[in-house]
Amino acid sequence: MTPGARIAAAIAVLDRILAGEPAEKALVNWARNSRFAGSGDRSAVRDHVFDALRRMRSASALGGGRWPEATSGRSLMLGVIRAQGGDEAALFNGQGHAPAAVSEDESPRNPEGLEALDCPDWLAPQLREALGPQFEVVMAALQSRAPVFLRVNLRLSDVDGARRILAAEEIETRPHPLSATALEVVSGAKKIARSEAYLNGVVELQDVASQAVVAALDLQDGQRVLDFCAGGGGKSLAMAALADLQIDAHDISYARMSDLPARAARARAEVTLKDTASLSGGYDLVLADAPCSGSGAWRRQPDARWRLDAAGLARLTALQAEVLSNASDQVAPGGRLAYATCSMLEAENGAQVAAFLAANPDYRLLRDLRLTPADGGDGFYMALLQRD
Ligand SMILES: C[S@@+](CC[C@H](N)C(=O)[O-])C[C@H]1O[C@@H](n2cnc3c(N)ncnc32)[C@H](O)[C@@H]1O
Repeated sequence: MTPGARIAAAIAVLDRILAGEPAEKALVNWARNSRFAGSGDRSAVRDHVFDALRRMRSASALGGGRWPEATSGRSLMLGVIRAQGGDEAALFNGQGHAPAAVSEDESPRNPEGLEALDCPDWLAPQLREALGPQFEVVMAALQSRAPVFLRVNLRLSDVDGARRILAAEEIETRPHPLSATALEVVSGAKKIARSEAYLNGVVELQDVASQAVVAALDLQDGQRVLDFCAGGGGKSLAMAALADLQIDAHDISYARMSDLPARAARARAEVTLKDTASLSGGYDLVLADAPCSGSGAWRRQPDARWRLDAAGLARLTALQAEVLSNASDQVAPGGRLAYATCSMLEAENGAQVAAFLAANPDYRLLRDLRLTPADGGDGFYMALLQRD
């Protein structure tokens, strides 16, 4: 596909997303119906679409539209090309499968204030409250692609050893100050999934903030640990690499854990899958990595920022309170409960923990951790609670 044809494809995908289709589904549907597209084309179209979703509001203005009511895939892509300083005349030239040439009524309008920061109006007060003086820096960081991070599996290598193995496969990395197990990928990210280091379990893909959260759990050899919202098991595996633990993984959706046994085998970790009925409590540590708005990870799931509304946030906070309460049923007397989200909103974080502590006087807060993309990785929150 020509560069212009890739832009036209991204415009078509964005139009479907604007019509309500989830981003991943719209991309998969496009790829299915575009057998002519090679892997380089699919990856380029995906990058265009995600670049546009990360700056939907500002890109719309720069493309001559106005989000949300007067916007289109075309105005979004035009705005992205303008924001990136691309050659719009070369890409929008109407030749072959490229989009039609730009008309006069598509002149750019300079975005201002919350529009320039790609912040939904209704969320601005909550984000300002949570981020304080970092509000603008963090919102600006969320407009760009997230760095790729690896977690070194300390059971199989040390950080220097892993770097050497990766470098031999032309994957250049550097350590990151947020976590002793993290490597930020400098180049060669597309080679990771087929690299020996990844296939042999020496490294896993995991954001640096998730790694910092697991390091802050103060894990001790011999502990019985329950990963209550295990999902794909990223945190279970990170915990298994840090201490000799007996780890049980649980999720309300058992099917979400289906990849975990193979991932654990690759990492030489032992993790036992549990369904809800087989949980019988008595854990030294229960981690509740709760479902959330994902506001700390909007760089990776950029359409979530635009889909979230007040009713959705209220549903999430009610679910989080339920998860926290159910997870606490599994904590042994004298044990610990860790609550985590990849959100930066206080309603999902500190307020949730404060309400739990008010209702459960046998718990006290040991420590909490608030990370934002200004720290390098995703935004993350973790509170570690001690039960009497
Ligand atoms: C943020 S994700 C977990 C990510 C995972 N810990 C990781 O590191 O890869 C939240 C998970 O919570 C699960 N979940 C949602 N409601 C739940 C509930 N009531 N009880 C337990 N798990 C729940 C979801 O299925 C989802 O997999």
